[in-house]
Amino acid sequence: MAVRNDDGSFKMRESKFRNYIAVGGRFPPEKGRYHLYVSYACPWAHRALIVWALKGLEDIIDVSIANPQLLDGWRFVPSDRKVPNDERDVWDFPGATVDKVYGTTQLSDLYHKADPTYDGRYTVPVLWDTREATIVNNESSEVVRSLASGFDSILPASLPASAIDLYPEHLRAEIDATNAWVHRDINVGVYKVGFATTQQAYDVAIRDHVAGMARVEALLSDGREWLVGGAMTEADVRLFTSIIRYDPVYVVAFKTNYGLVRHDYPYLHHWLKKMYWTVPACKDTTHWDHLKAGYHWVSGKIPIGPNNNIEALTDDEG
Ligand SMILES: N[C@@H](CCC(=O)N[C@@H](CS)C(=O)NCC(=O)O)C(=O)O
Repeated sequence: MAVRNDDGSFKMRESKFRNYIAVGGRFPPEKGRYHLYVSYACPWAHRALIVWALKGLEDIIDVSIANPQLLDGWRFVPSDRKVPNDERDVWDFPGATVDKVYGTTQLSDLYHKADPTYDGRYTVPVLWDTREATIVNNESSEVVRSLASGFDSILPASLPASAIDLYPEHLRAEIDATNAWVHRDINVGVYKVGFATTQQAYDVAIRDHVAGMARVEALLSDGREWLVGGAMTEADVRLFTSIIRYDPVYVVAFKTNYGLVRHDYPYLHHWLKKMYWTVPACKDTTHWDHLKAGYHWVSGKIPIGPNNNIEALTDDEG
């Protein structure tokens, strides 16, 4: 599943389908035409879900939710259905759905429907086009851009969501620069720590990752409410899906236990709680049972902690 360099360090592979939703393009915005395949466990898919919810795209794009147990690839198996003749210990997951478009079980079938010669990884998120029966895009950073602005022309102007701009023109350079190091040291950084197969690879990965956590904490400590500019942007969404998993998942499953967000990064902690508790698109797309199981099921047990997956905002924070 994970690809590694010769020295035991984790390597991220490139996504293959890289198109965008755009008026006048091959994939124009259209209600009911596109479908989003995700897992609630996955931080990359979570980005797409947050933007989908923020932009009020629920009536325009339907979503299928994979079972969080990545047995031999993502599967669309709701809790009340078992795969025939599957002897494995398949766990129940309320919230998982069938593939609402084709009823296929394996995500890989969709990749092969889009391209019979496909030989890459079968990852979520997938933005699917039901018209051409193909994948528009399977790279979350780009799916997020399509969802954030590609459907604006068909969003009712009366919806406040139509005015949300997660990638404002004047902040693009700063957002891109922030995304770059957050991606390297935090989003992928935790995977480099978790998937390192040698002490040496771990030592390098954890050092870089801890430096990234310190960098984001220092940034937020100047009193700013959001990472870039005066409102929530794509940079916040991309950081959120890693930080929401930090204490409940990464600290244990990936051995990123140098610090806990709630204990060692007060500014980051405040930012996290504010996003979770005050932005419904963040809270409503965070499914603790799926995201904990998604990482921990391999060990056969889901750890009990932390006591609260997320702490409450205090009165003076709220
Ligand atoms: N670069 C991709 C990465 C997505 C990704 O790695 N997703 C993981 C889940 S968190 C996945 O689907 N893994 C399945 C596999 O590798 O078999 C993106 O950002 O969309």
